[in-house]
Amino acid sequence: MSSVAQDFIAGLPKAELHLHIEGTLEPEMAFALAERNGVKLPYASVEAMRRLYDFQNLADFLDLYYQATQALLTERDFYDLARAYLDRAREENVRHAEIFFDPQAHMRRGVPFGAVVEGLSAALNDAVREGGPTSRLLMCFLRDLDAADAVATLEAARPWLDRIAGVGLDSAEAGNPPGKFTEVYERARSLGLRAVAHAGEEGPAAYVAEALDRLKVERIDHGVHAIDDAALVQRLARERVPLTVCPLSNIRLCVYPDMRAHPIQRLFEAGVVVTVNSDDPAYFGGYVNENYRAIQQAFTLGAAELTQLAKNSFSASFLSDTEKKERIAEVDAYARTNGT
Ligand SMILES: Nc1ncnc2[nH]cnc12
Ligand SMILES: [Zn+2]
Repeated sequence: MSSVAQDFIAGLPKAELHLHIEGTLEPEMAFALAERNGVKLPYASVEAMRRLYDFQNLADFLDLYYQATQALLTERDFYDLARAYLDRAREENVRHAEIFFDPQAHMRRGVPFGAVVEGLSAALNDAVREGGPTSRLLMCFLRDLDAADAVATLEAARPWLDRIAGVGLDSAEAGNPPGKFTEVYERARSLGLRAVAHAGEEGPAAYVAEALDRLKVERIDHGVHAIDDAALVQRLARERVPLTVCPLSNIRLCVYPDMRAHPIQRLFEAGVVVTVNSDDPAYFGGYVNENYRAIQQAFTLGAAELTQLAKNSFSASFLSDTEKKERIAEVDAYARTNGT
């Protein structure tokens, strides 16, 4: 890739809207936290752990991802994890981040909800004081667990709802349709929470429509399989439903064989509000700028397209309309000065 495009991406102000904080746990930190907590991880070394990052599908990845969370036990662990991500995000000119966490993955190991959310939110607040990015927390329900478990998790979250902007749905998609969670989403929305859901990552286009119709989500996470249904693509474009696409994740989890086969460009050209994100960057070979670079290279994107993607990331965010306008103006100013 040209170094001009690389530099343009590096400096571009952007928001990241699809990022699992547990997916930012680098092996070095996993080992350091495990040692601090007296936990033994089932890997011989940092290198041995990294050598396992050769996934055939989502299930393969999730096994390792949940296993590595064993290192995370205390409020301080969650603070350190989020600080490390936010420092990295600031370096990549991420001005705003909407961050997923998986409370059930921690509560089932005996970690209290409060330890997770207090640690994460303290890190988010400190980052703002130190120059950004701004951020929001989105709590995910694990879709391979029962709907009743999701309801209990929402109840456990009640004392901390002032720290949580919304709910999401993640984990193993196949065989776990969005409709299974209709009631808990209704409850979450009635509590004033925003709603998003993973859909159409490994699951079919029909799950994307179901997430919109049954869960009333405002954004779709991934959504790439919408490309298999032309009428659905038209609907996403017409209703301006943003997709939080994660290109490197989709290649590393074998959703598409290579970046040229990825539908992001076709969705973008069809007028869908596409955004670029990193999902689980510690596992998928790159943080958000690496995702922009990978698609720039595959589709020879120019400054105009990259600028539009960055503007989409703010318009699709849960910032206020005034904040969105300000951040989008920042992107435009950057493009005017640096665009070729
Ligand atoms: N890409 C992904 N899909 C579903 N659940 C996840 N949890 C963490 N990353 C995920
Ligand atoms: Zn995800």
